[in-house]
Formats: sequence, structure tokens, C-alpha cells
Amino acid sequence: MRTLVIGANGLLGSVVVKTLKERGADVVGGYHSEPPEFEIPLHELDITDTERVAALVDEHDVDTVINCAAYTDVDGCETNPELAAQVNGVAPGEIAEVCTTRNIDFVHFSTDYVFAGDTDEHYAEDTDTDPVQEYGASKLAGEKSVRDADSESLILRLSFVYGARGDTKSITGFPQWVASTLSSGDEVPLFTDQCFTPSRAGHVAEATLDLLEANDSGTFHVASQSAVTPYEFGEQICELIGSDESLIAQSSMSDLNRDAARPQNSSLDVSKIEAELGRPQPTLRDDLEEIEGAFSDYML
Ligand SMILES: NC(=O)C1=CN([C@@H]2O[C@H](COP(=O)(O)OP(=O)(O)OC[C@H]3O[C@@H](n4cnc5c(N)ncnc54)[C@H](O)[C@@H]3O)[C@@H](O)[C@H]2O)C=CC1
Repeated sequence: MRTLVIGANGLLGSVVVKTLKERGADVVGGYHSEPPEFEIPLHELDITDTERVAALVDEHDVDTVINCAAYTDVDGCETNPELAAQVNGVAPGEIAEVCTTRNIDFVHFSTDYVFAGDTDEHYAEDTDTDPVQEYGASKLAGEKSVRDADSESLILRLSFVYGARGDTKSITGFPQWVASTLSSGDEVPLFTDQCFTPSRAGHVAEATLDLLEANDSGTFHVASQSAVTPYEFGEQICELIGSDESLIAQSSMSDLNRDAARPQNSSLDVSKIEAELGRPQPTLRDDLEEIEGAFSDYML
């Protein structure tokens, strides 16, 4: 099995590369500007350049393409909707076309932000979509373009991706910010009015490869079974590193002036993938334990 991972320097992409290598697969990586720290064939690649994607697929004779690249800056997408539409909407469909004409597997990732987030329910795969910002609209367009081009593709919707990078093993983003701020003894303001089911990158990578091995296709939600607010997520990080819980302060989404609206509750129903893989999705506590070592710099 030889797999082309596009977006190999992103958080999820780096973890997918690592997981493929652990499973003994040959991996080729495409990255946008900075290469990841892997000893595999690496190529600079813009996913909007479909001819280049096709050339790499042919050059390396890959049998699977996993697209982890996306324009993930939610506020950036709001002010630059044309770029969002091109990178998140059009390009994934063109790559799906490249794959289907060669009869090779294609995996694409989407987001909980395709939903409006104005209900208390968890969203199932077949719930009506209604994104409230350009990022979600562009990702929804990407789902449609992929499905239209390749009905056998796998589309995996994720929610708040976090984890330890596959190459450097370091944590990034929200958990890193919370842990480093707490370990410096500073207060961390965290929203109590937003809710999601965080997707740990390592868990997503394992589930993705298991679905591929089982020859699955279609749309699946891959996330934790725990629906939490950022405040509750922060509390669990605080407990993990042994910090002072009084440093976590309650805040509200309206305290921040951001270009794009966010869904209030974008929690994903994960029962479809649980039934398919025959195992429960992890709780947030399970997931944090898996990457406990990556918090060692912040342990108190
Ligand atoms: N980060 C999150 O909280 C969530 C992410 N997702 C989805 O999960 C997937 C993986 O996201 P992450 O790893 O978290 O994001 P990330 O931002 O860490 O990685 C995205 C990668 O795409 C690359 N990229 C951007 N534009 C590109 C282009 N034109 N050509 C080639 N590469 C390009 C970036 O350089 C980056 O390395 C994406 O499809 C994203 O939409 C879904 C839900 C939540």
C-alpha cells in the first residue's frame, strides 16, 4: 500500500503520516510551504494545482490519497471567501476525480461547522446542513464536489481537531495554549457557551485507516463521545497537568470580536462509526490520557 498524504505538515496530516508509517505503509507527503520532519518523499504542493496532484499520484503509483489540506482559518475564510471556495470547495472534488479515474481510494476530511449549531441534539451524518460562516459553506461545497466526483470516497467530519504532532510529538493550538498559560500561573478565559465533541488527531488517523481497510465509503463522524465546552476541556487539561483550577475563568463567545460566527453546539453523533468499527469512540479523558506525555513540559 502506498499513500499520498496531502497537507502532511498540518496537525492531522502529520499524524496520518506517522500512523501509516507505524502500520508499515509506504507514504509520500505533499506540504504547502514548510515541510514536516519526516524521512519520506516530500513534495511542495498546492491542492488547487490538480495537474500536479495527478502527476504525483502517477509518479509514485499510489493506491490511496488522503487529503488533510484545507484553509482552516475560520475568520480568514470569512474575509477571503474566494480562496476558501477554491481550496476547500473546488480542489477536493478535482482530486476526487483524479482518484476515481485511476480507481484509487480517496479520503477527505470535513467539519462539524457544516451544521448551524442551534440545537441541543448531536448531529448525525444525515442531519440537514446549514453552515453559519464561509468556512463551513466552503467545506460543505467540498463534500458535495467530492461526492459528485467519486461516490466511493470516504468523507470524515471532525470536530475541534487537536493532539500531538506526528513528527515533533509536540502539542499545538488550544491544549498547548491552555497548558502553557496555566503552568505560567496566568488566568485562562474559556467559553462556557460553545459545545463540541473534540477529535484527537491520533484517534482520527487510526479510525481512518481502519475504515479504509474495511473498504468503507460514504460519510462518517469521527469524534470523541464527550460533548464539552472549551471551559470543560480546559478543566480536564488543568487536572492532567496538576494546575490550579481557580485559574480557569468563565468567558463567552460574545467577549471576542471575530469576523466569523461559530455554531453554539456542533456536537457530532458518533453512533454510525461505532457500529461500523464495532467499538465505542473514546471519551475526552481517554483521548487526553493517550497524549499525556506531550504535556510533560507543562506538568506541575
Ligand atoms: N482544526 C480543526 O479544529 C478542525 C479541522 N477540520 C478539518 O480537518 C482537516 C485537517 O485539519 P488540521 O490538521 O486541524 O488543520 P491544519 O491547519 O493544521 O492543516 C491544514 C494544512 O493544509 C495546508 N494547506 C492550506 N492551504 C493549502 C493549499 N492551498 N494547498 C495545500 N495545502 C494547503 C496548510 O499548510 C496546513 O498544513 C481539514 O480538512 C479541516 O478542515 C475539521 C473540524 C475541525
